[in-house]
Amino acid sequence: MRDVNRHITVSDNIFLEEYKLHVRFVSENQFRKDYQNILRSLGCVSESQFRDVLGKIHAEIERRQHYALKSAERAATIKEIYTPLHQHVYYLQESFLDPEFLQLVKYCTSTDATMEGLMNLIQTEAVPRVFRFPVFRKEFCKDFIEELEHFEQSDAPKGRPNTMNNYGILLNELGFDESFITPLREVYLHPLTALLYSDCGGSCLDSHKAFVVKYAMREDLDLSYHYDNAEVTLNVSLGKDFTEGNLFFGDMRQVPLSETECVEVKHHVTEGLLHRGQHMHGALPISSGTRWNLIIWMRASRERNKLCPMCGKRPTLVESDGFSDGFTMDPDDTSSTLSCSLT
Ligand SMILES: O=C(O)CCC(=O)C(=O)O
Ligand SMILES: [Fe+2]
Repeated sequence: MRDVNRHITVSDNIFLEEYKLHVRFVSENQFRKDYQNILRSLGCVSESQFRDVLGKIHAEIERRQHYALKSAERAATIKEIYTPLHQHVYYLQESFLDPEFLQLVKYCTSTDATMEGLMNLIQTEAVPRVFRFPVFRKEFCKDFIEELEHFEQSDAPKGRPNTMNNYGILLNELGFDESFITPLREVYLHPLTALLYSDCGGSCLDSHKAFVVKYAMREDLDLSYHYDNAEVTLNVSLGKDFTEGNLFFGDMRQVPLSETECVEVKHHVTEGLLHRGQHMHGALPISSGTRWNLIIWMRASRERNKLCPMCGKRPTLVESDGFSDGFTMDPDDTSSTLSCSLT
């Protein structure tokens, strides 16, 4: 894996679960000025409730500061103590993929492929630029979930995908990156995203963060409205059995919520929804069963080097291992940021 770099965004986009609010923290003064009134209107009225919020923010900032080291430690421990149930699911094979998806990829890699041509083959949704297509075969979804459940029940350490999910698994820590997610992104997804999202990094994706999210009756039920730390996101419904729990989409991040009308999009097992990371969305509550989804936040360093999608500013980078947050310090990248040709 090549070295990439991390933009310090430790104080941006912190999610306050009780108030369903994303906040930015620079100092207590700034925070009071920016959020005290909003928090009050959401029920955070006493000074002790406010102190509790500050405590949670500080804990989250600390977690982020130590994240890379802790994650590497967890990955090493998992490798040492965890024995997979289904070894084969860690290595992507074409037989895992739905034939309809393979047809789409085949079309996209043909010399005369165009966005219009692809749009004729792919299902479009009521929401602009959200696409739905089958990704995996049923048998693979079943084996994959069994593997995830086996891991969940093991003593191995578990890192959570992000502040919004209390359940779920980071796939890089479990060993899925090199042999599964990277080839899935490079060989199969990139041809589609290059045609569909060339204006927002889809033709130069070069890293990802992949994880599974889990919703169950006594665990998390839904996911608040948010944008992803990604240029393009693939969200595949893996199963098991559940009712409700559709996705909903609003507008792009820049559009105020008051001007946004959210639209529900169906999500069936084995199917993937492809969307822009900055397209705001959330997941409605399930009403029964267990829902597992594979989420791949795909990143294009050429896009994010110019403007960090989380804080909306030009990033300041520090060195880091692995894919990290998907930025690069390579001067070639900055000099070619203006042109990102189709590959
Ligand atoms: O639960 C879902 O399907 C949505 C997950 C999601 O949007 C995310 O993790 O970024
Ligand atoms: Fe998301």
